Amino acid sequence: MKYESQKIAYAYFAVAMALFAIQVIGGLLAGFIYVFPNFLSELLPFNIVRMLHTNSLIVWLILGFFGAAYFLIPEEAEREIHSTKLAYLQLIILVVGTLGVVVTYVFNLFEGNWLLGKEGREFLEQPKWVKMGIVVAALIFLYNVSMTVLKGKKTAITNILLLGLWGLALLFLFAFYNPGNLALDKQYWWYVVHLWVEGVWELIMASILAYLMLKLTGVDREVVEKWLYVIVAAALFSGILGTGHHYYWIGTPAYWQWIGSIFSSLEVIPFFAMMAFAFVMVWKGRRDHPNKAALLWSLGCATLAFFGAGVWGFLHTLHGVNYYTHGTQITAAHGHLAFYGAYVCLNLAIFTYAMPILKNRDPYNQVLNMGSFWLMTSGMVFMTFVLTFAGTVQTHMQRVVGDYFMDVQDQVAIFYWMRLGSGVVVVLGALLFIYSIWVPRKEIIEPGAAETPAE
Ligand code: HEM
Ligand code: HEM
Ligand SMILES: [Fe+2]
Repeated sequence: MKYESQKIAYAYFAVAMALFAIQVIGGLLAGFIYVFPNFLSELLPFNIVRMLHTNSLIVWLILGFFGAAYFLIPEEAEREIHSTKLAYLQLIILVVGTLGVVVTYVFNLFEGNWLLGKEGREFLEQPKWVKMGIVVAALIFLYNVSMTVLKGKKTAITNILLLGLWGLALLFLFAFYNPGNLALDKQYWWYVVHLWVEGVWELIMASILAYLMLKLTGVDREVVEKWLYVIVAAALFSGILGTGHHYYWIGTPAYWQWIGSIFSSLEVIPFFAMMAFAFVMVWKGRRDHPNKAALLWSLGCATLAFFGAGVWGFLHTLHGVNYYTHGTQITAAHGHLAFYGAYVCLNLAIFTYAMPILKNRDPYNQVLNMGSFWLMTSGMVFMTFVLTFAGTVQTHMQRVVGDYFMDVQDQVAIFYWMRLGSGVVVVLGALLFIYSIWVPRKEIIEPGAAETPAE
């Protein structure tokens, strides 16, 4: 660790990993309720479990981004973070908000209260006071990192990372705007979620991947930067109007069917470019970095994001196709692989890279860490296939033949069982990951220790 203030990342990563565990266990519970619908129905109903699962996902991913920024900005800007105290204050606000959310959801408190009660929009259910806390925390963060970068060296990586993080915070402001008209409500709702994952988060992803590639492969910064600009331009060009793929059936004008279909198809390009970038860097790079696990997660991230977001996104993005598949298990299949590939793997890559440095050890437990990649990834890929099959059957029976929703659900029950099975594998992989990061190897294997002379 070159700069003392990089240590801030440690606390962010720790909270993020705790929430990651809660998120996947929440998913498993939701998957269990799918096959035993009455399980916990009084104590912890499905809608609450689902909310905890998706909200904790978003929160831990963002905490990971914040941590990553605190970790890499000092190195890039070549100076300490402007204020360590503010960084910890920001984390405390976010943790209090998160606990507030959990307590409010689980005990269903303050129903209907403007300030304290939960709000009903998917992913944006947080009570208003929590949303305000998020904005305060975001302002503290932006102030802190922007000051650091302004006073220090400016690189393409930090510029793009900051652009992404500023965009993330500004777009969140739309969470406060909830017009009574349902079509308008939905229109603005997508500004937060879609323009995040298919817009500004891609900038965050590209810059963190670029940083990892720089460190792990030792290629020239100029080469990395050229790729970065192309990726960012492609992401914004396609992603902003690509939002149109959510405007097909919500009451917006019909021209969105064309705009959405065309621009969201182009969204495959930045994800393809990120995958090509990662592999070309590894191929060109000459450095043999000891942290092989971080490289595995980085390459896995770029590849799985291309399949989850790019291929599985394109699968149902043309309006003629989406007319049939909208809101089926096809959507869930895509949602899982896209989030996992792009943003879960990205976070796990930077944790894997940074944690040994933050803990001042060699990249320990690498084999376990790589094992967790294969375990989690195979679970997730299997889940994606299973949900895609379920969604195909569902689309045909429900949308083409016209059978009733619940009758169709009975027909696809076998897939929900298989989803549960793959969920168990994902959770085991996640726990193995956390173990490999936190628990040091029992024996320190010194280089050359294997060749201890046999007497
Ligand atoms: C890191 C891994 C995971 C990620 C990124 C993730 C992400 C998501 C997302 C984005 C949604 C909302 C999907 C949509 O609206 O289409 C969701 C819902 C859900 N997830 Fe996960 N999830 C993960 C792990 C799991 C696991 C291990 C299970 C266990 C079976 C699971 C089961 C579910 C269920 C049952 C739902 C609700 C689906 C519905 O409402 O029909 N997830 N998850
Ligand atoms: C990493 C990037 C991405 C993530 C994390 C992501 C995630 C998601 C999630 C969670 C949903 C379900 C939202 C809901 O209904 O509540 C969704 C819907 C959708 N996504 Fe993505 N997505 C990504 C990129 C893409 C791309 C690149 C495309 C197109 C090529 C795409 C096409 C779609 C479409 C068409 C829907 C609507 C499905 C429906 O009508 O039910 N996505 N996405
Ligand atoms: Fe989208």
